Amino acid sequence: MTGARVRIGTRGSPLALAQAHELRDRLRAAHDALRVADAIEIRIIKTTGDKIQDRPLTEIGGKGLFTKEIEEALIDRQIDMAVHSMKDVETRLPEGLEIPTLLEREDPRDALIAREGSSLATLPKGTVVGSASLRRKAQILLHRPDLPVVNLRGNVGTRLQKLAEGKIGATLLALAGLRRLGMEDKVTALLSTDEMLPAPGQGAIGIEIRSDDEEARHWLAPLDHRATHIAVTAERALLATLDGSCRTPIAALAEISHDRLSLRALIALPDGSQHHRETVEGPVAQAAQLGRKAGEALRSKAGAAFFARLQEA
Ligand SMILES: NCc1[nH]cc(CCC(=O)O)c1CC(=O)O
Repeated sequence: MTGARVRIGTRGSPLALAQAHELRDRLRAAHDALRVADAIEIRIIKTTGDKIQDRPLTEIGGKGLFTKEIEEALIDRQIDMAVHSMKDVETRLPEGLEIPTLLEREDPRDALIAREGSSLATLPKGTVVGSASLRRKAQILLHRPDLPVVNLRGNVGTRLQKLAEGKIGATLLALAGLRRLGMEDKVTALLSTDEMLPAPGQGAIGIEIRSDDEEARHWLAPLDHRATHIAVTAERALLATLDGSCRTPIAALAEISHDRLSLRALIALPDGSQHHRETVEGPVAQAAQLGRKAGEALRSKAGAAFFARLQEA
């Protein structure tokens, strides 16, 4: 094939760019035709989420804000592939788009970065923890109800800067993002998935294309990582069942061994005053059903009163 061209659309944050570069490198490794100069172009697209930095996501409309403009560029055929952190992708994609390929997941755990203390348990009493994630906030408070958790948004660099300036005493970030940025050395401690269950899709990169774009599908086919795809399918089915917006603290992690899938999930109130857990297990071929099953189990465990309190929170 001559004159092959792939335009990759991405946000401009350092993490988004690192992810786009990872996709570019994997495409080149898989296809000779994409190794020639200029075959792959990376286009930076500014999203509403990038423009509004000073308000919590929950107020301005949720995670779709980080993907909307990129998806529009895809639909308008200005780009051929969009690279996303799967945890930022809404469960329902716009008509005509799909995510056929997930790259192999990075370690999905959250990392603690702290000025003092070596674990969540040993953070000095009263340490101000900066996090905008209701999922993290709720789980921090489950273990350390004494800690003030303040809203802190912004990309990884901004958060580390607030920590260095002493505006906060600790923060939590996905290890996956820190690794991709070459900043793993900042990590104070890794939190076990028992103490901090990750967000659905955390650590996984998904590639979105137009459903009718057979060429893009062809380029991406060898890059799909089966276990990651199956695990994230289960986690997102759970999220969809619970109608997960970023207003609901929902955590989920699917793990696969010998073609069996085990999905752990948690919902909580943002203040940590209530939480419910569920684990389901079954064949990998039933990933989506298992996700829905866990979601329905959590819904009935929590009961209407929980969801009513969530509305008020
Ligand atoms: N919401 C922002 C976001 N989206 C994806 C990641 C990390 C990388 C990943 O989960 O793949 C982050 C930052 C963070 O939570 O630390």
